[in-house]
Amino acid sequence: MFSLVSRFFSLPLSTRMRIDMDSSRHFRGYCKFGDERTQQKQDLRDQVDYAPEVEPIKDEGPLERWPFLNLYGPNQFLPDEVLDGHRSIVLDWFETAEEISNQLTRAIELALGVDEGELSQFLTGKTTAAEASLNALGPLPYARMKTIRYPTGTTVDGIHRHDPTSTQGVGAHKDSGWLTLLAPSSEVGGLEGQDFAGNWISIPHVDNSIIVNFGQQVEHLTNGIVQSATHRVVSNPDAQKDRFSIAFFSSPALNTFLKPLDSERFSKELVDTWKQAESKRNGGEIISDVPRGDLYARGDEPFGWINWRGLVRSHPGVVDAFYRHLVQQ
Ligand SMILES: O=C(O)CCC(=O)C(=O)O
Ligand SMILES: [Fe+2]
Repeated sequence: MFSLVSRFFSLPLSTRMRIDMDSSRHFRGYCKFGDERTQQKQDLRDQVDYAPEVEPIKDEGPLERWPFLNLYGPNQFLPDEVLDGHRSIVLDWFETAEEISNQLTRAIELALGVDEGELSQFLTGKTTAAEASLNALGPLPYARMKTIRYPTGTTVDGIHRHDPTSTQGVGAHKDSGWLTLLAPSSEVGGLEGQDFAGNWISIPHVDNSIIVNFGQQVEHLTNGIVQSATHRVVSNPDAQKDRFSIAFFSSPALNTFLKPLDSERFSKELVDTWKQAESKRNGGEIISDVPRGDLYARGDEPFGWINWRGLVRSHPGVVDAFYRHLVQQ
């Protein structure tokens, strides 16, 4: 996988642009350097986005009522003659990561002491609390994955950094989905997490391991007893080598309505440990550069809207090409 990622980013920009995200109505493909922002500031990275390789939904009625159904569809891959194994290696990683995320979700259920399936129903989309017109389409599981490069140099692919002194690989954020499985390349550090006192800590690299982040929906459904990690990547323009990473983001299914679990039922042992830790913290408060509940799902709308709004905000080029009518509405 890492060989594939570095082979992709060493292709000429014009070849990478053959899978430009702006030509995918399903928000898949390559997003060139400097186009993305976090907290109103340019992120210094370029990346390829993937999601489940499925047939697009074609029924006009549901698509009009629920535009987020456009997130279903095919990925963009380069042909094997150009980038050998692109499709097969990525889809294989995606499938394995999905399986790991399911197993970790079961582990969280066990730790909380809730019934089997109480959390995983939101991933599979096989829940009873769904809207009838969405139910008719069946469960709509979803996930996303990115392969990312944090390049060195103040000019990348002929594109200048807005601020040559900036080190914002990706700005402080909490992932918006369920679990994130992150595999950074070994040579270059830069990933940092924020502890509950607000200090930034460098996350050390351990070979052949993955880093697991809890997304905001885990925090939401567990009433904050499982906290989503505030993190960022610091990218140094003077570094000797580009940094690469592979991030898989599991997500609640598009058709689900997320309602926090009843914390009265959580394991007493876990709640006691949490309370002890809280009392040791200054005033019990958690300090984070990201506002609490920033991207929590709402109980009165299907989760697909959360994914849709995030992608629409991040990728104006896709909106311009396919969804101008929706934005004008
Ligand atoms: O590249 C990394 O190590 C982290 C990426 C990340 O946090 C994200 O894309 O959400
Ligand atoms: Fe992240």
